[in-house]
Amino acid sequence: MTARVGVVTFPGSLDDGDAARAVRIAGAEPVRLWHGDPELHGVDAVVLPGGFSYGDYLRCGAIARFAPVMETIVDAARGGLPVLGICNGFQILCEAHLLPGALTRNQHLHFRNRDQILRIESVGTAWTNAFQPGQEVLIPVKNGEGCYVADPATLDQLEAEGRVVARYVGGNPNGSQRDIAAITSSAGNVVGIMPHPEHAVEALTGPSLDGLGFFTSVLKHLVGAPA
Ligand SMILES: NC(=O)CC[C@H](N)C(=O)O
Repeated sequence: MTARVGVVTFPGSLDDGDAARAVRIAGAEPVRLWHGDPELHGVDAVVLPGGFSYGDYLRCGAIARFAPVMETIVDAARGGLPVLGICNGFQILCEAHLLPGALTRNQHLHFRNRDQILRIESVGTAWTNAFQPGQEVLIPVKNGEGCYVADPATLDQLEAEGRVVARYVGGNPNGSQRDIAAITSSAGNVVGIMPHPEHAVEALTGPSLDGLGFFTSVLKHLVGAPA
């Protein structure tokens, strides 16, 4: 059976179309989910896409976190549903407390848009099992508030538990502590990543095809997961 991967659209989402396209290229069926509808329509996994949900008012992701769909996603994620938050999606996951820490204004206070090398540090997650440990990938980064911060004890815990999923290599684009580009929940089903794997899935538009691994990983994970 083809896996069904939900992609949420909030008011101000920008990359929901690309995320749905990446899901399809990876071999799954994208299912569009709407922020105001708490129903997950039986999806096997969820992507929270990049963009400017609710205009980034208050703080990026601070309003989206209260959307009706998020109540269901938070419960389902605690029950093991694979959830990938990309950029604004990562911000929403932190605001929803599914992931620790926060994304703050880039240290240099500029919006940064460039292709970025990442090192995959943890392949034990639902979204990175298709990579090799230490593999370097090239995917775009584009954010104004991508500076990952957490208190030292939380950072140490993330490192000790192998929950730093990816780090920036060849320059840190936003000042993130310990060069952190992606982290995971303790169960490994929820991943937040600041750069955009969905923009690196086809030769015509991306700097590489490296982003595809995130979307094929979840399919591999779902095959292994009990129904
Ligand atoms: N590309 C994005 O998702 C951007 C996220 C957020 N609006 C920021 O600027 O940081």
